[in-house]
Amino acid sequence: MRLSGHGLRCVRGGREVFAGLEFAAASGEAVAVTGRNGSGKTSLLRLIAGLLVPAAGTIALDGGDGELTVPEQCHYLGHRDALKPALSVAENLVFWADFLGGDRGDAAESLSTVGLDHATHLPAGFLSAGQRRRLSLARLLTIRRPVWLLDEPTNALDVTGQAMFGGLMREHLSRGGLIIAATHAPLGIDSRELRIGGAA
Ligand SMILES: Nc1ncnc2c1ncn2[C@@H]1O[C@H](COP(=O)(O)OP(=O)(O)OP(=O)(O)O)[C@@H](O)[C@H]1O
Repeated sequence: MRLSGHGLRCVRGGREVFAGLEFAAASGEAVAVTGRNGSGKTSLLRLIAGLLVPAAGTIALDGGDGELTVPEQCHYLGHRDALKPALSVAENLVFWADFLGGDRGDAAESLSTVGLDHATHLPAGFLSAGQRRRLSLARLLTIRRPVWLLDEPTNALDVTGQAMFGGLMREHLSRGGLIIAATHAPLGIDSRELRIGGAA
């Protein structure tokens, strides 16, 4: 499987953010998207996830599921955790599993893996920032999709959480998945750098 972008141009609010952007990532690879604030890291992830339309260029996933679109084969984890505060931790995960559909793993096991098994019945609104991030990560495990698009994934995670997440990313890559992560901090796994824009 190979995800690639060719000649990508991104325009937001009438202003060109980047143009002529090329990238590629194969199964088992992680790409760290770096660049100064506002260079377009989040925008690139949103283009791949189908949440923005490129002003020019193409995105392709070769060797994926031909019956699914590229976005349908991606998990997009934004830097804000998409959680419903009144729903419990477990209910939030079931909501996302139902919404995303597809190949579903064990939600309870995912919550245990991310260290939230003690909090499954707690409203998500009561979670700390790091716990909210852990709940978002559980989504990656509960619904299996080969491409993980991650925006500042380690934000708010403590040292133990970062190590746990590093292990999850390595496991995903060893199963043939691929990761594109926008980050200012080291990702904690071997990765290739894709720098957008000039020097910071
Ligand atoms: N909805 C929008 N309308 C207009 N401009 C936008 C919109 N969203 C983002 N932008 C602009 O697009 C540019 C790229 O934003 P983006 O969030 O992709 O950058 P980034 O590299 O992820 O930044 P950061 O490192 O600060 O997270 C910025 O100049 C931003 O102001």
